[in-house]
Amino acid sequence: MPPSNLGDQRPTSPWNAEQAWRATAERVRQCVLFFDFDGTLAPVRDDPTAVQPAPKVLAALDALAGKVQRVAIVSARPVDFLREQFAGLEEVDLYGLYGLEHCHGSGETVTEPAALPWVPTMADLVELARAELPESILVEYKRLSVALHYRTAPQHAGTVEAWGRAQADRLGLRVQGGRMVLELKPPVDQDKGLVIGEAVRSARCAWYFGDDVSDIKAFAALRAHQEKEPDFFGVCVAVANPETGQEVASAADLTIDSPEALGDFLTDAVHLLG
Ligand SMILES: O=P(O)(O)OC[C@H]1O[C@H](O[C@H]2O[C@H](CO)[C@@H](O)[C@H](O)[C@H]2O)[C@H](O)[C@@H](O)[C@@H]1O
Repeated sequence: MPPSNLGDQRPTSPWNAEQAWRATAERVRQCVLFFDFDGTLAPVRDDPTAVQPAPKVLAALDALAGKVQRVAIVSARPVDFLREQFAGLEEVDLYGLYGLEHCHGSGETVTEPAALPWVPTMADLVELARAELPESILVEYKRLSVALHYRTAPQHAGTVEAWGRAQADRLGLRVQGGRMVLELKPPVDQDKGLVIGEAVRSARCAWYFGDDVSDIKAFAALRAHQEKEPDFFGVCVAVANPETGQEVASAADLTIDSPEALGDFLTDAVHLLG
């Protein structure tokens, strides 16, 4: 199915996908392409350690990185995890843990200094979560954050929500909701919107592809930049899903059916960009 414009909430691009790629081609060396990872480039699985990019995604990103100014992954995963997923794509920049970590190309990982004092808190929190939450809740330790997954035990969503919010209040952490997951993060001002706001400064166009509620801030950052800089345009693309899909699609210019369809979409874009 071709991408359709479902935007009914935010100002939307007047273009269909092909028109947007053609406008991008005219300023291709000044364009940045941003991608969320889970649910966008990689299909969702019950086991977060078992995911991998959809077919055609890696080849398309590699080809696009040679054409545009920059390709970047903006994810809630740690940079080390992303490095494994994108090994071999040396031109791709990685922002992990909502921007608390980043690396450019194959350079070293830089961590936001304000987050580092929270490492011991997160290590303790993981132990507590494993001891106190039902066994069917998957507790993911990410050094600077902890994700509590209830995808395989949706009956415990309320328990996870209440436990997570109580721990956030007790420890002064922030809560981030997502697809069948509740995440506890340090109280540091960093999110996908702030990453994008900073990263688009030298660009004249940018695309952001995402599927989850945390990606809506990235869409908003593109729109805010477009308002400030009339010569800049942004394209917000949602990847459909049964959980957050409607909310994300309603904030986007275009919607793609799935990570697999995104692989095809990006492969076509390689040709449209010449
Ligand atoms: O910013 P993202 O790259 O989209 O990361 C968001 C969360 O993704 C992962 O969880 C999600 O994908 C899992 C694997 O498919 C799935 O099992 C889970 O239900 C989803 O919420 C990751 O494990 C989390 O740490 C990220 O916060």
